[in-house]
Amino acid sequence: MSSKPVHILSLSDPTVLELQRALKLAQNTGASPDVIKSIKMALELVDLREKYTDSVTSGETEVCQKILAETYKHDWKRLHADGKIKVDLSPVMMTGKLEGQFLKSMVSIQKAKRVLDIGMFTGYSALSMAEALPADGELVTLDFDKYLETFTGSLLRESPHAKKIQIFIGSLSDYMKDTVKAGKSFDLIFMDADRSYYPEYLKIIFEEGLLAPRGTVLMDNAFGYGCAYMPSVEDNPTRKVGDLLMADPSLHKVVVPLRDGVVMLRRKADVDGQVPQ
Ligand SMILES: C[S@@+](CC[C@H](N)C(=O)[O-])C[C@H]1O[C@@H](n2cnc3c(N)ncnc32)[C@H](O)[C@@H]1O
Repeated sequence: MSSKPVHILSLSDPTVLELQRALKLAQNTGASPDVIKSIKMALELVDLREKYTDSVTSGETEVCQKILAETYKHDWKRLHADGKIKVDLSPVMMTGKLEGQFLKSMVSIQKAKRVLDIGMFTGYSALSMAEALPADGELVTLDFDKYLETFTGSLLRESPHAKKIQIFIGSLSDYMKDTVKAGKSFDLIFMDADRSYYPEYLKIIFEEGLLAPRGTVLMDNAFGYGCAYMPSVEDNPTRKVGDLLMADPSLHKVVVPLRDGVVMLRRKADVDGQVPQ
């Protein structure tokens, strides 16, 4: 057995889950061997695409690998049952290698000097982005769980990039409002926390100026594991955020179908090109 944790999100993609259900149905109802073979092939193609994506994508640093491994080893269920952590945290919440490398590229393309990471958990996204910052760059990572301050803090301190990282534990909206009041802003903001607060955060980011001029926002879980587009799912925070974005003509938006989807947001004026005179 491999000692590397499996960190593949498409295992919880509703399309994959439906294919797995179709396979069981086909096997239990005596479907033709060709039908069963075809469903198995569809599932294998998903697996092969994952493996191909992983093998071409650049590798993560040793400290990022350690964060992944330690997070999988930790007994989060017990900590939650004992009331030591506020929400039911799980290792699948980590961005992981593919998304981590994407975030790292985005920090570099943006030439960001100040980055905000909303939703720290065990620091995988925070460190991936900090690794691309210049030596005088700064990344602030936010969470509300006091337990994570010590656990994540000690993991992050193993990286030579730790000097660029500041951990803030407390109310996220208070932190954001206070930062705006202090006249500070961020070049890149990654949102990966409770989506029900995103409308409030987006207001502070775009209307109150937490995002620097020409800055970029990346928002994780655009698909909400299918909640964004499945007709059978009732109203939910993911869809509310999608509706809010669709109705806003001041923003340029792209849904990048990477893992559970990442929305890239920029001010529309920043992406509008000019016509030669
Ligand atoms: C999906 S995880 C973040 C994963 C992280 N970006 C990574 O790459 O590992 C979401 C985090 O947001 C935090 N969180 C959830 N709701 C929150 C809230 N209302 N205020 C602050 N933090 C919250 C949780 O404690 C959790 O650590």
